[in-house]
Amino acid sequence: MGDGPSFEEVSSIAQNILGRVKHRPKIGIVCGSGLGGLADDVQDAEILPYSEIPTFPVSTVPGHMGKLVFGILEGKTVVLMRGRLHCYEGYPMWKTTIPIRVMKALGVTTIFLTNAAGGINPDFNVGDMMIIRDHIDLPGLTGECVLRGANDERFGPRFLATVDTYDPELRATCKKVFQDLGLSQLMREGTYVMIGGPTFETVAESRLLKAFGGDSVGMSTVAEAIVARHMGMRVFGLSLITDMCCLSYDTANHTTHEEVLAIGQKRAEDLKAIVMRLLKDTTVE
Ligand SMILES: O=P(O)(O)O[C@H]1O[C@H](CO)[C@@H](O)[C@H]1O
Ligand code: HPA
Repeated sequence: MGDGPSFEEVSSIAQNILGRVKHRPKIGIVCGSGLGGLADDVQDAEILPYSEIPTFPVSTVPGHMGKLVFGILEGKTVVLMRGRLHCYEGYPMWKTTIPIRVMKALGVTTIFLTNAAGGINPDFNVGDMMIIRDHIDLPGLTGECVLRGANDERFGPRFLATVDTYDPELRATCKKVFQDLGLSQLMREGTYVMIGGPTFETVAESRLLKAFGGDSVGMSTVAEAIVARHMGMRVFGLSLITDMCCLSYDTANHTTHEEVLAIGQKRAEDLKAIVMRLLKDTTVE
């Protein structure tokens, strides 16, 4: 096989994990930059550092601890990725999504993807949370789609329809969660654009992404969502807006990763409340 992990490699990682943990999760959660605190509330936790799982890629970015956390959250058996992988760390795109393929092999059917993102939509504010309705796979549009390479039908089809990537029912449930928790003023919905990073956008690039119809921008999530859908999983995505992209040279400021992590910390409790309630209100087969 060319690009992409082999089915056998993914199965072998999953077998290794299944031999070491007792939990059998149906829901997977990927914690975005600075959003790993979700894992603190997991009960009866079993923790596997990525570095202790044979052939599993490791996280190298501050704010991404690099641990799989298995346990119970809101009565649901879950596995959390406390730390994701990004292609700017030097990984080929397919390698950043090995954990998603492994989750499926572990029995996960529904995945919640969270991320820290820049706001492109001028109506957004720092601290808002955007339910992802759609995405723009910028790397994919330029030939670097995560599904590039030989396709193994045991994972999924060669050609994948992506119009319904983000599950409408989960989005509707999440909107109700925002209302029920009195957080409607923070709720946004829109299109997430994936860039390769690690550079933040120039003013001209931000303008381009806005003209494309993007509402938020980040360096993750889209490849994970595509791979999850490739394997028939249900996908939900949520962006925490940690900074606003500069659309004017007059107001240009410098986004930093520290700022991104600080907003993640500040909004951690609200984000946690939303994800926990969404978990509670989500039924899984
Ligand atoms: O998408 P997550 O992992 O939340 O992280 C976001 O935050 C980092 C930049 O500060 C980038 O990695 C960007 O993608
Ligand atoms: N751009 C890209 N990725 C990001 C940003 C941003 O402004 N904020 C957090 N992740």
